[in-house]
Amino acid sequence: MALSSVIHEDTGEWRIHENLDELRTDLADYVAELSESYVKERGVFCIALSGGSLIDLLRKICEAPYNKTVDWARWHIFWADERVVSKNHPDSNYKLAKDGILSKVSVIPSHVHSLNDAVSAEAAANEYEFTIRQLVRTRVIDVSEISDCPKFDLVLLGMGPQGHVASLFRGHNALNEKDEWVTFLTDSPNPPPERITFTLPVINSASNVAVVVTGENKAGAVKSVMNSAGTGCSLLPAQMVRPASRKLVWFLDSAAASELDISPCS
Ligand SMILES: O=C1O[C@H](COP(=O)(O)O)[C@@H](O)[C@H](O)[C@H]1O
Repeated sequence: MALSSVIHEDTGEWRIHENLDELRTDLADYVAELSESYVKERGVFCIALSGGSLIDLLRKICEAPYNKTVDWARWHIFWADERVVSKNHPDSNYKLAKDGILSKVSVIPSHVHSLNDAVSAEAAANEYEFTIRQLVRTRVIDVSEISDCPKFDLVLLGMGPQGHVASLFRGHNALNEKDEWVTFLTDSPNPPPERITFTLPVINSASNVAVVVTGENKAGAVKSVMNSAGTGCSLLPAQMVRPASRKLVWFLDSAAASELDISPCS
C-alpha cells in the first residue's frame, strides 16, 4: 500500500512508499496487473527492463503469489538500455535481470531479446533495433498510432542521481536522437562507456512507463522532475519522460521523496 499517491497533470502518478518492502509489493502488483491485462487483450506482454537498482526492487515478482499467477510464457522481455559488455560481465543489465529474476521464472528463452554481446556498440544497436522492427511487423510488439514507434506495453526505468534514465544522459547527443529507435554511446559519462539505449521517442511511445527511484541521493533530481523545473537543454532526461499515453507512474521510497512537499494521504 502506497503511503501517499498523488496524480500530477504533467508529471504523472507519484506513489510514495514508507519503506522498500511496501514499494516492492506495490511494484510487483502493478507489473502483475499490467501483465494480466495485456495478455488478455493482446495475448502477449512486452516489457522493457532497465538495470541498476530496479532489478532488486522488482524481485518480488518471482515470489508467491506472482510466480504462479503471472503468465510468464506470454512475456517478451527487452532492455531499455544495456551496457556493451559480455553477458556474464557484472556490468551487464542482462546478467542482472537473469540472475535476479529471469532464471527464477518460466520465461521462454526465445522471448528474451537481449543484446548481441559479440559485436560493436553500433552493430549491437542496429541488430537490436532490427529485432524490434521484426516484432513490430508481426505485431508481437504493438505500434504507436502517433509516432510509428514500437509501443511497448510497459517500460520500466530507474533514474540516476543526475536525472539520467536508461542510458540517456543530460547534455549527451543520444538524448536528442529522434530518428532511431535504439542508439549507441561510446562515451557514456558513467562507466562502462559503451552502451545502447532506447531513444526518447520509443520510451514516450510506450503504453505504460514506470520510473522506480529510491535513496536520498536522488531526492534533488526527484524534486526537479516533480516541480517541472528547467527548460530546454537544462531539462533532466527524466523530465523528458512524457509518454503520449499519459500513463506514467513514479515509484518512490520516502528517502527519494524527502524533498517533495506531499502530505501522506492513504
Ligand atoms: O546506468 C544505469 O543507471 C540507471 C539508474 O541506475 P540506479 O542503480 O541508480 O537505479 C539504470 O536505470 C540503467 O538501466 C543503467 O544502465
